[in-house]
Amino acid sequence: MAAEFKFIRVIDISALLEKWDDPNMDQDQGVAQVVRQLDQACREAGFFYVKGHGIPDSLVKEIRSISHKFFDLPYEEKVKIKLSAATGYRGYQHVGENITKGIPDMHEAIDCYREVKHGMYGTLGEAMEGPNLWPHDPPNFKKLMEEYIELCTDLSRKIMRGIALALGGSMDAFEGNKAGDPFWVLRIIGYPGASSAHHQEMPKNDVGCGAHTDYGLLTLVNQDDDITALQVRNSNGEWISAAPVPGTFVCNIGDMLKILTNGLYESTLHRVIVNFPKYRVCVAYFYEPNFDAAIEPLDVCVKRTGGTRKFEGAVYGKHLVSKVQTNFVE
Ligand SMILES: N=C(N)NCCCC[C@H](N)C(=O)O
Ligand SMILES: O=C(O)CCC(=O)C(=O)O
Ligand SMILES: [Fe+2]
Repeated sequence: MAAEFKFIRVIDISALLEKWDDPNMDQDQGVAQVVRQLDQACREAGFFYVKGHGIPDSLVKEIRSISHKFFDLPYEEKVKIKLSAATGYRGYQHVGENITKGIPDMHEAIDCYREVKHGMYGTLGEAMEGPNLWPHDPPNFKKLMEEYIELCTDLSRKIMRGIALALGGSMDAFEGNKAGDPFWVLRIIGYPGASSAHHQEMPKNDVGCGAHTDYGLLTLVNQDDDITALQVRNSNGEWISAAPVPGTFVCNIGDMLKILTNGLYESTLHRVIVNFPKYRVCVAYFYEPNFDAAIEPLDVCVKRTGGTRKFEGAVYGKHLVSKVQTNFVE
C-alpha cells in the first residue's frame, strides 16, 4: 500500500541520463543520488515528476496542441478512425466508450500500440494485431506522434535503468526478454470540460477516468499545464493531486513492476476528475514489458521482502488483452 504521502516529489534525472550507458554508472555520485530519490518515490507513492528529462519542451507542447486540434474536429471526422476489436483496439473512442469498473469514463481518446504483425505472438497476440489508425487531419499528426513515441521509449528505458539500480540488482534487469522490446502504448486523451454542452446525449458524471492502476512498467504523463485533474490515492484513502508542473512529466508505476519488485514498489490507484469548464488534453505514454514477457518477482526483490514470493507470475500480453477486452462497451 502506498504510504501516507501528501505530495509528489520532483526528481531531476539529468545525472542519470548523462551516464545511463556507462558500465560504472552506479559509482557516480550524481547517478546515486537520482537512484536514491527514485527508490524513495517508488516506495512511498509510486508516483513522481521527472525534470531534466531531455525531451524538448517545444515538442512536448506541440504534442498537446495538435491533440487539441484533433479533438476539436467534428465527430464524423474523428470516427473515421474508430477503434474496435477488429482494429486490434487501435484508434478513436468517443466519450463514454471506455469503461472503468463499470462506469463510463468522460473522455475521448486515440489508442496506439507497438505494431503487431500477423501471427507474431500466436493466438495470444491476435487481439492486438493491426496497424495504428492515424487521422489525416491535422496533417503531420502521425509523424509528430511517432517522433514523440521514440523519445519517450528512450527516456523510459533510461529511467528503468535507474529503477533497476534502486532495486539493487543488475542495471539491465528490465532489458532482454523482460522489456528489451517494450510493448509501448500511447493514449491521446481528451476530457471535455465539466459544463460542456456538446455531449448532451451522454450519461453525465465527473469521472474523466475512474480509479485504476496502469498495466505495465512505467507511465509518462504529458498533461495540459493549466488544469489540475489527476489524483493519486495514498494509504489513508486521500486523493492527492498531481498538479501540472511545467517542464516535467508525471511518472508512475504499473502492475508489472509491482510483480517484478515483489510488492516493494506498488502500482498506485489514480483517477481523473472533471470539475473545470475547460477542455483538457493528456497524452499518456506507457512503457511496458515485451508482449510475450513472463513476469515474476526478481530474486533480489524476493530477498529484500522476506524471502517469500507474493505474486503469481504473469504474461504481460495476457494481462493487457484481458484489460482491453473489458474496457469497451459493445
Ligand atoms: N493502458 C492503460 N494503462 N490505460 C489506462 C486506462 C485506464 C482505464 C481503463 N478503462 C481501465 O479500467 O483500466
Ligand atoms: O489524464 C491523466 O492525467 C491520466 C490518464 C491515465 O491515468 C491513464 O490514461 O492511464
Ligand atoms: Fe492511468
